Amino acid sequence: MAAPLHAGYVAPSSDDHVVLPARPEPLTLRPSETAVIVVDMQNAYASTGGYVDIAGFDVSGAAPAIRQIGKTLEAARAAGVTVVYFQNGWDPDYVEAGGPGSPNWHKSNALKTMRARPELKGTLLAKGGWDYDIIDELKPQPGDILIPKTRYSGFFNTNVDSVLRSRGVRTLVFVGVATNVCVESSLRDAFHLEYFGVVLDDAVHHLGPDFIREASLYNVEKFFGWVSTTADFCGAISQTPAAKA
Ligand SMILES: C/C(=C/NC(N)=O)C(=O)O
Repeated sequence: MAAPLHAGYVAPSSDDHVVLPARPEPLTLRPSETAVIVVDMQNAYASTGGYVDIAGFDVSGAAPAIRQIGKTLEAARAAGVTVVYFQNGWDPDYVEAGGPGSPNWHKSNALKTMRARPELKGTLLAKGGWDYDIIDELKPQPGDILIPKTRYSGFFNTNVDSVLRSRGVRTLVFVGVATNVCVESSLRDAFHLEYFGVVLDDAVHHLGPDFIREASLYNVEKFFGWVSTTADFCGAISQTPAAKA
């Protein structure tokens, strides 16, 4: 069915597509129907001294991911691709985190760490604090969309689905932290909402042993979406008319 034409609305052209090399097979991308989803690139997840570092996870893999995300965003913006940032956390009183009646209260390593170390209370993932902030290297630019979230999936209790649908976005390119937690949770929910999800495997960082990175990417490739690389995404998207202009 053809897209309805309204005054001022320009239907996406059918010839602006590029082919993204990906596993298990190449994927067609249209810049006007694609968004890069930057997952939780906050000090909490990507900086020494942030929540996951304090909680005992290895954050050394975040630095190479940050460099690849920077390249991804530069290419995406040049091609007119929508950029969406997810930002994870809660109000400073942690009402949004949930109390003992919420599984989040029991499973969140940020909440558990603060219970074990009361001197940290009010610092981890609290809105308004350094830990919650997006890292300096990847600050959102004018035109980017910032979506706060309170649980692992960016599609739960947020307006991201409406924001994407209103723009006609069908394909989501995921970068950020953590491959096996918020990236995978969001991509799975997006799959069930009929989005085509791609993970750039060198622009994500996992939390936990290396096998969990493998497992998470295997899940995406086999069951929920596609896996590609920063170089392949940048190479493909730079072939679009907007990027060449
Ligand atoms: C463990 C964890 C992961 N977050 C994420 N951004 O993947 C958390 O938020 O506690």
